[in-house]
Amino acid sequence: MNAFLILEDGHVFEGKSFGAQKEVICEVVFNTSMTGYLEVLTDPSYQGQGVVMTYPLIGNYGVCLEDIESEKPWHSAFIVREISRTSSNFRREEDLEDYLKEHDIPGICGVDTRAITKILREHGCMGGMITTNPDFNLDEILPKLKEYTVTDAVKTVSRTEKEHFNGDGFKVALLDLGTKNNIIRSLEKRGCDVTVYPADTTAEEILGDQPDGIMLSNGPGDPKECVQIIKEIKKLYDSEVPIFAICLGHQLMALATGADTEKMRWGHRGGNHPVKDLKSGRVYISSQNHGYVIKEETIDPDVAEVSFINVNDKTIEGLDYKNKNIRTVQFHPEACPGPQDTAYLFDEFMDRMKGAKNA
Ligand SMILES: NC(=O)CC[C@H](N)C(=O)O
Repeated sequence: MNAFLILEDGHVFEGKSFGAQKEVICEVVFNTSMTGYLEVLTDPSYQGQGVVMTYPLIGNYGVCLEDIESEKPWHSAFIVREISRTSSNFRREEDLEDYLKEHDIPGICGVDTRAITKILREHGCMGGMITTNPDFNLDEILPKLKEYTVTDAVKTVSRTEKEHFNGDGFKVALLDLGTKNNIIRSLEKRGCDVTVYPADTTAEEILGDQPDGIMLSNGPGDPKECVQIIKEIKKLYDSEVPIFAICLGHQLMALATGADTEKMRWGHRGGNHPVKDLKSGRVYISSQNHGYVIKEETIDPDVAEVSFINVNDKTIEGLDYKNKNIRTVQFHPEACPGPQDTAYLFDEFMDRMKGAKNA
């Protein structure tokens, strides 16, 4: 069956429908990862978004459920050049198309994803619609696409119950803003005893459990939507507990301490973003997925200093907080998908917790 991708600027792409057959409105973004489509699909930070994969063949190694980064895929739609009709891998459990059907996610294939990506790079990310109805009326649809924004993002993806993962090492509190499993795995691998808290947990409850360290996870949506969470994070900042924050967590810590964020034109989504550690001068290749960024001029130099920048566009990729045991990064040291160059930041977090305990 034919399907259409309609962009808010009036571009229409015709392709074939796969996965669920339903009409959705979403924010259309692109991802340049060459592998790891399942990790991309199950990263909760994509909630409300339709993702264009620039890599031309998707689904060729099927669905390996060991690789999922949360309980289910969160995309509104999946947009690919070619969906592999057969899949082969020794860990494969099913075909990607069936997996998307089970989770009611519509896909469109047979569209020129490079052309779409070029449009998004020119115009910035846009509202879009996927539909199988050929009788669409652009005059009615385009205003709806223009006003689309992702809302209630963190609330939609966060756990509603506390979850505990036993370990005999440091006691880590992880605030689930839409966490990827590999943040939990990375802590477990280092022996940590991890408690994952729903996003609406108060700082008092978290601090009352006396963690050795706190992690703020990645997550979807506009960071400024998280008004109450930001207030709780300010209280965590005021405590002396070591903190490590990733992506949305990094943005929320900045907002909690007086800095501001803004929407990027097309964001960073992929597995090959170079970031530079400003202290050592060393460049790491990082995994990224974000559409917002901290505005450099709003950072109070008495509060935080920039630790990493993106080599491509010089945007802020990390902050170290002054007189605090707090490091935050915009990129994804937990990878999945993507390079693991910056996994050492988890080891560094262990060292910071150790230092705080011995102090
Ligand atoms: N991966 C994330 O945590 C993304 C953070 C935020 N939703 C953004 O798009 O910038």
